[in-house]
Amino acid sequence: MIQLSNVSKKYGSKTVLHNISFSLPAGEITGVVGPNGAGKSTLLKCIATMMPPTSGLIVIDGMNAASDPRAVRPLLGYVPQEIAVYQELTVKQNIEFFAKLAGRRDLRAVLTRCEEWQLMPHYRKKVKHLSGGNQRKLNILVALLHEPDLLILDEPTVGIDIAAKQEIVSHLKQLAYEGKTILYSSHDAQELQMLCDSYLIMKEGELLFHGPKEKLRQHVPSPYNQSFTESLAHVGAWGSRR
Ligand SMILES: Nc1ncnc2c1ncn2[C@@H]1O[C@H](COP(=O)(O)OP(=O)(O)OP(=O)(O)O)[C@@H](O)[C@H]1O
Repeated sequence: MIQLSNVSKKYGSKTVLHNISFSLPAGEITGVVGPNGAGKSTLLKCIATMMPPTSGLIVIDGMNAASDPRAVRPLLGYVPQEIAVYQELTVKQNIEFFAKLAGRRDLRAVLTRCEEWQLMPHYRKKVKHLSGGNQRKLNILVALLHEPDLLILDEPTVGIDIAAKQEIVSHLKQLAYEGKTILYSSHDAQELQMLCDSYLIMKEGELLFHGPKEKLRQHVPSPYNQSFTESLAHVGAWGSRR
């Protein structure tokens, strides 16, 4: 589904992604892990066609994301780190507005998702009056309005309580079960462990590791391979500001 070959990204003269190559199959959940400034958001933005890489190739479903972003965009939904819905509008108004942008008229399946995600009791409330968890859920729901195959999420559970995190994790699992490919960054070891089939571990713009949990454990010599968090720390992934 996603293939990167020697992708580099510079901001001015500063290189923040160094020759990143990997490929991800469809239908899996991949966690992007790394300390602050590792380049996770930059990588996700390049894949989401928010900006082109400086060099290298990003291919999504056989299409070049940099040279053909308009063809690639319908395939993907991008959930940025910031809440990207209108605070002064209600949940209903936001959904109707973004559905119009996505060219979606039939909202029945969206309303069903609102029910399942327990957003219906808040449907006529302004976003600014919702809890952080419900704002995050709406942020994800809006990115799904055009039914993309690939969902890219940049720290989708940051700053919310554990119950809301667990709820979002279970919704993401359900989306993967329904066949969506999910790529998401997080600093939360527990969440990463619960959710991911495989991991991309980054540090200072380099890809240090790509593979499933089992391979991560093998990668780490005893006595470090006692816990998932220790494995991540050993590979150099760990760093948190929250
Ligand atoms: N628009 C920009 N212009 C210049 N430098 C930038 C820009 N965006 C990010 N950077 C720099 O690029 C590097 C990678 O940043 P990025 O946000 O991709 O890392 P990250 O792993 O997502 O970090 P975090 O976990 O803190 O969100 C950092 O050194 C950052 O300061």
